[in-house]
Amino acid sequence: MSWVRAGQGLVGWGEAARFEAHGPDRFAEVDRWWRDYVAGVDVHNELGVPGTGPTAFVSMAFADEPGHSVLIVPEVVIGQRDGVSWVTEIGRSAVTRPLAKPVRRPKRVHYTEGELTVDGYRDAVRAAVTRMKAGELGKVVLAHDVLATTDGPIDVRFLLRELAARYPNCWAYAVDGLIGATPELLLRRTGQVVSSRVLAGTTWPRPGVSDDDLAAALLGSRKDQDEHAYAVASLADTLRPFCATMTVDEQPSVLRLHNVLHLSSEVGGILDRETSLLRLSEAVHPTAAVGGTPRQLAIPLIRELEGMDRGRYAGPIGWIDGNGDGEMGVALRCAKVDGSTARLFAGCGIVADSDPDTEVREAAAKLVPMREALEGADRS
Ligand SMILES: C=C(O[C@@H]1C=C(C(=O)O)C=C[C@H]1O)C(=O)O
Repeated sequence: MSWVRAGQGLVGWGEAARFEAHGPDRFAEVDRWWRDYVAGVDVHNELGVPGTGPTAFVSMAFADEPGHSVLIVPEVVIGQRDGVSWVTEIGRSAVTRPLAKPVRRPKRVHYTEGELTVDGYRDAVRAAVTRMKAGELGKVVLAHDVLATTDGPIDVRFLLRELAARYPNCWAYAVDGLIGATPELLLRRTGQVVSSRVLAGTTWPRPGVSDDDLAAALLGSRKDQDEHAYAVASLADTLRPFCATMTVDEQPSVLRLHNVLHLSSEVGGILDRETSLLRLSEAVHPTAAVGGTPRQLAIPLIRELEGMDRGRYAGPIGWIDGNGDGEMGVALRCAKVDGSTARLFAGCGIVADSDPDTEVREAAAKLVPMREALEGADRS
C-alpha cells in the first residue's frame, strides 16, 4: 500500500484487518467500522502527528452500485513527513519479516481494448455532446478502459517506483490492487483545517509547441475554464456546509505534468464541527471533475453512456488515522492490477463544446503514466 508524493507519505504492508462496504452507505459504514476498530486498540504513539498511531488505507467505489469499497489496516506503516520518519506496527511485530523478494519488471506488455472500446468512447462522447447541446445538463465526465497483459504477475512495487520517479508532483498510490499516480487531491484534513486541489481543463504536449504556449492557451480557453468552474463549484458547494470559513482561488493556475497540463485551483476551509475525512469525502464525492453537473443527472448518464463498471477508478483513495485526519485523492491515472493483467482507466470532462476526437486524444494522454509504468520506459 502506498500514498507518497515527493518522497513524503506512507507505505504499508501486511494486513492486520480489512473491512469492505457496498452501496450508498459505504462511507458511513467504513467510518463506523474504523471508529470501532480504533476504540478497541491499545495505542503507544510517541509522535502524535497525523498518520501516526492506528492508520488505514482506504479506496472507495466511484458509484453507489455496483462496486466495492475497501479499508485495510496494514501490519506495518512507514511514514515520512517534514524530516520526521516513523514506523507503526499494528498487531504482532511484522517489521522483522524475511526479506522481500526483488522487484520484478514486466518483460512484455500487450494492450487490447477494454469494456468500452475507443470507438465506443467516441460515440459516448458524441451522445453526451448532443444531450448537453439540448440543455439537459452542463457537464459529464466520461471514461473508457484499456486492458494490458504482461508475461507474468505484475509487481505493484515496480509500478509505484516508476510512477513516483516520473510524477513527483502526484500522489503515487496503491490500495488493494488499484495503483496510480494522481495529481488531484479530493481532500486533506488536519484537525480543523481542510484543503483540496481541484483539477479540470486539460491540454497535452505536442511537437513544436512550448509548455508556456500550451499553458497560455489553456488559461485562455473558454471551454476549459467552463469545465474547471463546474468542478470548483461542486467541491466548494458541498464542502461549504461543514466550514466556518472557506477560501477558493479566484483564478486557476496551470499544473504542469510531463504527460498533461491541467487548470488547477486550491480550496481551503476551517471546519465548524468535528467531521471525519471519510464523512467529508462522502459529501464532496463525486465532484464535477469526475462526475458532472448537475450531479444527480450526470451519474446515471455516466452509467448509461459508459455501460461499464468503473469500480474504484475516480473514487476517493488515500489514508486515514485514528483522529479522522488523512488525505484522500481522486483515483485517476490508474490501473486495477490482477495477476498478469491491468485494467487502465482514463476519462475527460465533456461539455457542449467538446469535440469527440479531441477527447479521445486527451484520454490517451491520461493513459500515458500507467503505460510508461508498465513498460518501464526510459525515464531520461
Ligand atoms: C477523469 C480524469 O481526469 C479528470 C478530468 C480532467 C479534465 O477533463 O480536464 C482533468 C483532471 C481530472 O479531474 C482522468 O484522468 O481519468
